[in-house]
Amino acid sequence: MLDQPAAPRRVLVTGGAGYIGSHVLHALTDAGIPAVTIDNLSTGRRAAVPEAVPLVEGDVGSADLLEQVIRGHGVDAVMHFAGSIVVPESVEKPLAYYRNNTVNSLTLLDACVRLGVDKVVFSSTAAVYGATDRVPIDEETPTAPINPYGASKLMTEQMLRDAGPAHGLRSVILRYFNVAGADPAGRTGQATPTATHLIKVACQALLGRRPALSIFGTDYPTPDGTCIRDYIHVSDLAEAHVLALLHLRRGGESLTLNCGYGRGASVLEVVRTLEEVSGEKVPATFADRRAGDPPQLVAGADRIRERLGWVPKHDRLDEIVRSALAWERSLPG
Ligand SMILES: NC(=O)c1ccc[n+]([C@@H]2O[C@H](COP(=O)([O-])OP(=O)(O)OC[C@H]3O[C@@H](n4cnc5c(N)ncnc54)[C@H](O)[C@@H]3O)[C@@H](O)[C@H]2O)c1
Ligand SMILES: O=c1ccn([C@@H]2O[C@H](COP(=O)(O)OP(=O)(O)O[C@H]3O[C@H](CO)[C@H](O)[C@H](O)[C@H]3O)[C@@H](O)[C@H]2O)c(=O)[nH]1
Repeated sequence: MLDQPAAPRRVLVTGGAGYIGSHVLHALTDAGIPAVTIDNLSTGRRAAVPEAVPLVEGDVGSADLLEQVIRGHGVDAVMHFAGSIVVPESVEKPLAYYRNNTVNSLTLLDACVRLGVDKVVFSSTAAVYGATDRVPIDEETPTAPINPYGASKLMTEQMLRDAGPAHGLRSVILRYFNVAGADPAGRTGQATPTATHLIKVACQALLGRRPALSIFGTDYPTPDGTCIRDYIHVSDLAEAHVLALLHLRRGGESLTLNCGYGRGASVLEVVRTLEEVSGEKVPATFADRRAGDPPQLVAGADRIRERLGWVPKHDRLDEIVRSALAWERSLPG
């Protein structure tokens, strides 16, 4: 009998119908890496998933569903995006956040160990560092989350670190700073109309889809008085995920890596950049500080370049803002 060629191994992407997960599915597809996604469409959209990728509609907290998909699709690695992401909501409903972000991650990791999946790329967040005044924030900065969202993510990080030596589960934990922008080819973008992220809200205000942008706080200890953040283009972030997967598939060791450019922009710089790329004025008002906003969060971003060979391609603020605006324009008003 002739040998059948082995079926390619698939990566299971949880939350692939969401903002970041859908960009990663496109990056995987572009790189010829087969994937399958589980998404309950609570905030995601079916249309965001590339046609070539099977979408299994369901909950990542279901051990039965996970087993079915992992066995049925020949899954050898997981990228875990599914979760709840709104910081103030996590303060109001902490247990819902621990359930969706921590308990469901436990179910997923347990399924991986049981079914022999030994590689995980995990979506973590700069929120694990809390309100640190370190500039820049490297990966050795002590973690001290100040809200249940950050704590729920840090708990999953800890499970991964403990499961490594005990079960041979290798992981790349990616701590995202401020993710923004949209696929340069216009295939996907941030589509949640109620999203609270600065660049999204500023684009909506510019297009008249919100009355105005509120600039939260002008008396911070920064050069222009507004908060500074490290905005990373979602397509560069997606590429980092592909590299993390390849690192693990080559047998690479577990890593914890910041995802940012190591450079900050203030709220006013973002607004000015949007005005320059659009040639229009952003309707904006000055407002009080938003509770819990640290003045400055900039990534120490050397490690990801050294360990994964990641070279950002879209790191100009004007490109990030231009892609976000083009995507926003493409959405029905
Ligand atoms: N957007 C950011 O700025 C940012 C920053 C840091 C970290 N992250 C992390 O990145 C990941 C993706 O964030 P995003 O911005 O793409 O959010 P998103 O809400 O667009 O995507 C999350 C996806 O997961 C799905 N989902 C949620 N709970 C699920 C469940 N129980 N079962 C199955 N599917 C479920 C949603 O339907 C959605 O498609 C999250 O884990 C988030 O914590 C995001
Ligand atoms: O309408 C708005 C929205 C935001 N901002 C300001 O813009 C900056 C960025 O705010 P975002 O809401 O876009 O992002 P955050 O820095 O609050 O948080 C994001 O980045 C964090 C990591 O740095 C976490 O990952 C978190 O999940 C994610 O939402 C802040 O100074 C905020 O006060 C405004 O002035 N007006």
